Amino acid sequence: MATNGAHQDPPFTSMVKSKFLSHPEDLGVVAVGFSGGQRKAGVDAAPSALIEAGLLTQLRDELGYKLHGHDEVHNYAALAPKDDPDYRGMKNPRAVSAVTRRIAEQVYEQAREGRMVLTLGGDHSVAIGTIAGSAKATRERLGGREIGVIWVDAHADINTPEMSDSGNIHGMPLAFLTGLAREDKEEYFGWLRPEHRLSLKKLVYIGLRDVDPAEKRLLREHGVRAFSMFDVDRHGIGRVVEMALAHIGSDTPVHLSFDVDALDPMWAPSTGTPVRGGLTLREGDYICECVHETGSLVAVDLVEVNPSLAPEIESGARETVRAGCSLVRCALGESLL
Ligand SMILES: NC(=[NH2+])NCCC[C@H](N)C(=O)O
Ligand SMILES: [Mn+2]
Ligand SMILES: [Mn+2]
Repeated sequence: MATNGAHQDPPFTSMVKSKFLSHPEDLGVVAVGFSGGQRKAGVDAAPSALIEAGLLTQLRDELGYKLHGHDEVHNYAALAPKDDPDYRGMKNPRAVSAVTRRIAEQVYEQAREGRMVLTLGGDHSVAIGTIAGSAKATRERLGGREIGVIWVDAHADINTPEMSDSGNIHGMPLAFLTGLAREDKEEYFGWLRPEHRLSLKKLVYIGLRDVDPAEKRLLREHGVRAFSMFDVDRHGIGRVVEMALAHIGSDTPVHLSFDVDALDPMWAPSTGTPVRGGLTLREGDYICECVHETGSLVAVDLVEVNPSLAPEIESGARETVRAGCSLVRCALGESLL
């Protein structure tokens, strides 16, 4: 019992031993107020909404994390170029490239300390930065070791610029990260180097149900492991997560990139590209719990919460934000007794 009025840090409650972090109770937070990877305003307000809903307080006071870098929601306005014409069909290419480059540095700075890193997006283009940063830090800290990525999403987000119908870069992050899309010019993702990259063999999807025809071809061609909603229905979420984790292997540091649109719009209506027939909130939480339970987790992204969408649904934004908070708490160890 505390004998004076001094603040006592709550105990770090995760009972899972982290395999790859030297300071698993330290949490680097990168709050990204950025929406340039797609065309609907509002997704940049997600970090503030999640924080106002109490997410970081819960992580600190209930789960016992020591937070770092959480004082600021970054808006990256200073990085936006005055002139940003389409390039290879991409919308806002210079802005997204400059911002994700900065995010990569921010994630890297946290990750190289051996901390868990939580990124609150923002649209899914931010994952170009988060995965680049954690891939680089992991290679440096752990003798060249590669990360695995679990990408939970309704979409595959692996369009090359030339394949994309929309030109929205939030549909392309995995093409750039895996090297399927290449570009030499620094200002158009040419800053991505081998140390930032992800191997297609170390990528696994859960929740897919709206994959563009050219993306399907590409996934098939490269034998990318993917569990669609069809697989969730056929095998159940328990077996799907087991197979996804088996594909990554127990000796690989894991980066979890969770697009809230993987959830059914019933639980997460406030998102830019909702698709019916998605995961229940409980299935989403379960994925996060299982990933935490591996002890392999090194970084988590939560993206595509857009509090200004679906206002026609009673408390839609509040429910989406709540769902997002729940997913993050589960990934960071809440639900295990
Ligand atoms: N992160 C997302 N919500 N991505 C949606 C991508 C939709 C579509 N495949 C596109 O390329 O535009
Ligand atoms: Mn999506
Ligand atoms: Mn996505």
